[in-house]
Amino acid sequence: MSSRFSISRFRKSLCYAWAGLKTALRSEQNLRFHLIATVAAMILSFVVSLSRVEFALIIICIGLVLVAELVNTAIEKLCDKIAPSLDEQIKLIKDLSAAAVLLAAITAFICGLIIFLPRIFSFLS
Ligand SMILES: Nc1ncnc2c1ncn2[C@@H]1O[C@H](COP(=O)(O)OP(=O)(O)OP(=O)(O)O)[C@@H](O)[C@H]1O
Repeated sequence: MSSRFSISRFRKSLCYAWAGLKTALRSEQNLRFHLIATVAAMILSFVVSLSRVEFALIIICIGLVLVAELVNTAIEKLCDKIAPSLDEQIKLIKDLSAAAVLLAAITAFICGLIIFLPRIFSFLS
């Protein structure tokens, strides 16, 4: 494969990634939940007027959770393909992958509390 940059190859890669995102959104309930939480966080960010740095941190947290969820979905699909029946190793892999999502979500939740709570209090007072 050529190492030179090609616009058409880059465009194809974007199309594949977009198709993956659409498929995941259609089939993964957790991802849809995270997307709704993303929209809510965006709206709240504008309502309480976050600073640029605070807003950037919220975007990083959202990205962290969505990326973790997508990688978890990919790992689950791969596991189901290579080992459709019950298997101890597959259980461990899936549990680890789910733990990564949980950790990302807890991190984002704590950051959200640290950033939003003082803003919400001063907005309400
Ligand atoms: N082939 C398997 N062998 C052993 N344990 C499994 C296997 N598949 C799933 N499990 C166990 O069931 C849990 C849930 O797996 P599953 O693939 O249903 O994920 P999920 O989080 O419910 O995903 P989704 O709701 O997106 O399908 C895993 O974390 C694992 O503990």
